[in-house]
Amino acid sequence: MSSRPRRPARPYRRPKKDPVRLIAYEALRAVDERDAYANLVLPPLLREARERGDIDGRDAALATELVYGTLRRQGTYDEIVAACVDRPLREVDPPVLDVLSLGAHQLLGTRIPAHAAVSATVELARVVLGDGRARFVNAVLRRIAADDLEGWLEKVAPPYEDDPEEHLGIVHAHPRWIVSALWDALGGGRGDVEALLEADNARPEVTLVARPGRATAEELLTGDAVPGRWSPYAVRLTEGGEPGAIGAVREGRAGVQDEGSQLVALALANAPLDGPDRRWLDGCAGPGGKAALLGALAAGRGAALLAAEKQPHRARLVARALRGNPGPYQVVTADGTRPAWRPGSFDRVLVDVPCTGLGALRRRPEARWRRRPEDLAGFAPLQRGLLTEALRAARPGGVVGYATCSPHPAETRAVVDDVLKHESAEMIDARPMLPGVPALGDGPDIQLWPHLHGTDAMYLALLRRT
Ligand SMILES: C[S@@+](CC[C@H](N)C(=O)[O-])C[C@H]1O[C@@H](n2cnc3c(N)ncnc32)[C@H](O)[C@@H]1O
Repeated sequence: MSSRPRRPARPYRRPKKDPVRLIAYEALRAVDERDAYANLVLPPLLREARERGDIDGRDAALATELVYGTLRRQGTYDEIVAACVDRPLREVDPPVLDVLSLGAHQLLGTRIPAHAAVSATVELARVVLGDGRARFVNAVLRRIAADDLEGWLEKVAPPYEDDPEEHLGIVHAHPRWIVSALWDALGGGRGDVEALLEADNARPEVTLVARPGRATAEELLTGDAVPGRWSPYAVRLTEGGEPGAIGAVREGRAGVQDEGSQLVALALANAPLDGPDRRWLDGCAGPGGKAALLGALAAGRGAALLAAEKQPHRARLVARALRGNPGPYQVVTADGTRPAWRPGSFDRVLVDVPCTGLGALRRRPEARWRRRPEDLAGFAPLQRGLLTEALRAARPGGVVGYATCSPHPAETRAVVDDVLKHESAEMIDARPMLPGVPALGDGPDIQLWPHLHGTDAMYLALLRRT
């Protein structure tokens, strides 16, 4: 038997450390392993790397895109990776899966050339997983690189005609139950829900609020900033920008706030009222974005705001947001379901209740994969309790705003309808409170949408105490 000549061993080469991929990997691990939030773990990693001189602003933008893009499309990349490995995904180590998803995103979701995406990911794998597992990563990525995203979606998603929700879920990277819930809430046909799902996958603009009486939208209109679409106080930073570099933001005269949240505060403030208009309550105020706008609006008409928040650390954020408010206000740590205030003592009340956040999926890339349908039932008693007490806090004729950053009917209309069965109050048409804002729904409550309004999918019902 002739022996085959042995290949000369290649000299060992140390893997190259690429700070952008390492940061992205570290953030993905934290999200996966510790249930961290990408928007909280990533900024300090980027800041430290910049301070060390490892990365510049462009690198930071790339690392952010890699983390957000990978997390947003996690479910879709899982399907594609599963088609390229010969064992069930649950048998692949989570750190290996994170590297594979990061590679899949570079190959299928960015303009990074395929050879660069594969080699950068394999180098990362050599650093964080070792050479043996890097060879596995290399083999899987080469299979993924054999087709583009469209080609893969044809292979891994069922045809729309066979299973519309599953198809849309895989193509637009949303869990099936969320596709179903959003479609129910939105109504309409395939084009409507696809526009919404696509908007959920787009990077949201940074929007500022100029707090009335403290700053003007005009003074924030510098550089790439443009006026908001609907709120007179909103300014959009079209290129993202760094809000912290803006003086008015640092001084608390302006803040970062989605235009949808501004509209909720504005609609409550615009609701007509007979009688006094002196005492306003925000019953779920943390971290204080709406409270700061309400406080400024209240000050403009000589009213005072009480901002209540159950979590002490979040109450401190409310106090910070309200510092410098031009009119009287008070911040209290209090449970809105066991109120410390006298019933019937407020003219306007907002309860922006804890919810699943299905209307803010643009901002929290991992949220859609973490939420479970059971979460709805978990929030339900608290939402009903907070709305009930908000109504009791309002005087007869007073107005209560019930808001969620979720369009899910179980958290919106169902809560309002249930509470109205035992409280003396009636819904009032909220749509005229936002003149000029189109497509608010059939009323009397209003629903904003990312694809129609460019805002989070905020819901608001206005109720008058009878
Ligand atoms: C959706 S957030 C409110 C966001 C806020 N309106 C803003 O614009 O910044 C809901 C808040 O309600 C608080 N919360 C939860 N249960 C509460 C309770 N029983 N009483 C008062 N606040 C509560 C949460 O801690 C959270 O800060």
